Amino acid sequence: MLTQVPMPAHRPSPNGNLTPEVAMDMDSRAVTPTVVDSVKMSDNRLRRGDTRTPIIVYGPGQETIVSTFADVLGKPFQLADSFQGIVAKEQELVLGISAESARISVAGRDQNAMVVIHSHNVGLGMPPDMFLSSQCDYEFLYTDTLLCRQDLARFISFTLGQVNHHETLMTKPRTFFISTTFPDVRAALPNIEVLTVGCDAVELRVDLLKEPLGDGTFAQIPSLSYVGEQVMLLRQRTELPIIYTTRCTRENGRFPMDNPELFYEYLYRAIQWGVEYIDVEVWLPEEIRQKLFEKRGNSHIMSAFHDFTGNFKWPSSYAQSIFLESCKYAHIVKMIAIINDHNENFELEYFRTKIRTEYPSAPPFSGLNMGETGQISRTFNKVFTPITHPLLPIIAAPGQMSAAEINAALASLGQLPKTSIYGIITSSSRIQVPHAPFYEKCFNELGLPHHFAVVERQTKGPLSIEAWCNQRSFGGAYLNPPVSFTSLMHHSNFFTKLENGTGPVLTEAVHMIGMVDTIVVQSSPTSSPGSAPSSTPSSPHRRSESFSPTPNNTYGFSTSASLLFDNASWRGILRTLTRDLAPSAYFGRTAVVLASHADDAASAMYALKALRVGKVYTVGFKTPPALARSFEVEPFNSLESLQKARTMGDDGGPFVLVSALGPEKSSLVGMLVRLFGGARGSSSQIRKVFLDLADGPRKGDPATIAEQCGFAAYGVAETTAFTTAETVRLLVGQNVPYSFVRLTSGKGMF
Ligand SMILES: O=C1C[C@@](O)(C(=O)O)C[C@@H](O)[C@@H]1O
Repeated sequence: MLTQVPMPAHRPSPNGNLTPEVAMDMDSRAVTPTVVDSVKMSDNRLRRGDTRTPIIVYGPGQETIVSTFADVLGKPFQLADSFQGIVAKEQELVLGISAESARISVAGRDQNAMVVIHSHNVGLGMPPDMFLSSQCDYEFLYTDTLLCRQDLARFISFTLGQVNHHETLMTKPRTFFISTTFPDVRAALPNIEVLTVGCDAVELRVDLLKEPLGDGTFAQIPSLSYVGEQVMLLRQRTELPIIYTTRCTRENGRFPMDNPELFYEYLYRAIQWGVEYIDVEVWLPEEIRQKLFEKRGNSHIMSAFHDFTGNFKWPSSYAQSIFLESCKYAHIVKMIAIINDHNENFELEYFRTKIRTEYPSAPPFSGLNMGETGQISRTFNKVFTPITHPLLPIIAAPGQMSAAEINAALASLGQLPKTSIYGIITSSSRIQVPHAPFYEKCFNELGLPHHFAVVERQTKGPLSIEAWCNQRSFGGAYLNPPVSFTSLMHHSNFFTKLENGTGPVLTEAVHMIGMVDTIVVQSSPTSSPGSAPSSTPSSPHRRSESFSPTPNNTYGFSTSASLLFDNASWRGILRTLTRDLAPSAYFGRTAVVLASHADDAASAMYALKALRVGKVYTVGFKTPPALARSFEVEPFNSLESLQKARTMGDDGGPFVLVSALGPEKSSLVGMLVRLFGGARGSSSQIRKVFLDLADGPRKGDPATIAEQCGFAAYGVAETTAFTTAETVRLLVGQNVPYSFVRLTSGKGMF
């Protein structure tokens, strides 16, 4: 047996609940609610990341890719002849160097001053220049399609360390990934939205890819050219992190084991392609595992061990030694075995608990048993459970289940009680997108037992918001339109009495924005991803009841249970603003926000704060005090101040303009867009951003004006879809792709 080894530091999974209580700073509240940090709980934590100068190596005739990189990073660009003489002061620029020039000087570059990305248009032929592939830090493969910009935004945000999926995912009570088994990912792409509902990542089984050789046969192992293209195609079509796996022949894969260096070559290239998770088998020689760990960039390493002998025993010292060996170079430890007896599932659970207690700082553990006998363990496991889907050609391993099957099993084990989830609307919001079919489709696809209904709220009485929440079967709600925290609490006996008088828990977002759009039933604080099964993904223990069209308060919501008030809208705005841009594009920049009321503007303001915008000019409203204190805000109160803002701050005035004015004000918005626009073709190369949150028919579309003035324009459809995806994640703990939301709400994909 091996001795204990030093492990990379891993934080315990907070389940979104670790942040200490912060005193509430709002007046006239009878309760002092707990506030949790919603930026930490959000999709991707934003960081400043790598501050070295990005150098883009481009192929013949491909200069435009340098400007696309610059656009995505919100920086100007220049072309250079060589790596010599590039210094830190050029950090604010993106530099392009032709592949021809790069070849001469790349080896001697100053690695502390620059990060070099080899870009290659696959349309020019594969493979790219192999020498450059090996010498550059990262490699971006692209096609001439529109999808390239989103793919690029994601690639660059990740490789420069501005987002961190892993930390966020590890706070989720459960995570799933789909093991794609297609010989060519192109076969998966038409269904990718449906295939990935409920998934937190997509596994590319590189060893199962079949590269046609043109003579009717297939390569024994797919070439790096083929694999690179497959990674590119998959990433262009899914926003989910990719898990890149070269499963060996002994562990149910097709990668030959006679040359471990081959694994290094394929896995290191995946790091260069900016793949989020790299599956590294623990049998590989230690120097290879160590080298990959050291050269991992921002990728995370998932150590993998499979035992197909049928002799593996979870209580053995061998099992523990494998775990400890895996921990050395991993962010997640995965151990999977074939078992012979049902009781071995309980041995695995004991193992899970034991290692969690004995090695509390070890990486999260994903442990499963294969075959039908082991299926129950797939419902117990909480960290990156591999799943299949009926649309896949084959299952990746014996006993694999779909997300719907796992949820159905959890429901029948009493681990996922049926709840009633509501869309609480007003009569005027009823005319907007009907959400009931969408939620029903989601629940159906995910095999969730919940009931969903859209209900109309009244200010008081039996149909008020609190009446819908005060039911034993209550499983959460979204509020459309959002409601202010103050009015929710006003005279509400129910909300104030929650949690034995402390009231609902607020996310920091609600604390700052003041508006609630999602009410989440909090899971029991004892459940954590690394531990044995203990509670439901998002519901405390409650008796399930049948749904009734009016609230049934005979058995009210337990006052000892807790409700979390959250705001999903700001996340929808943030995700819209970073769809085609790296977060750093906004750091320190100036913004303008237009609204006729603070309540309409607050989510956008909070999103801009999360993006670390330097200053916000406001038009038409007074910033809520909590937000105004946290970053620089200046109201426009005269035409002069508008004129001043046009020329101050970023090159050519504010970088981002968000309008939360109604559609009836579209002419005014158009006018302001014109006033602040004009970047393309002007002295600045930086493309600005315009987001219009107005919904409904209008005269003249400010987005068209914005595009004419050189802005990248986004509308409410994008924000609503992103917000809906966030809402589903908050309410049922499951990830639904943006593209699935767009597809099922009858809109085109992008
Ligand atoms: O490691 C795993 C787990 C797995 O083997 C399973 O048992 O579901 C499926 C594989 O694709 C994946 O790489």
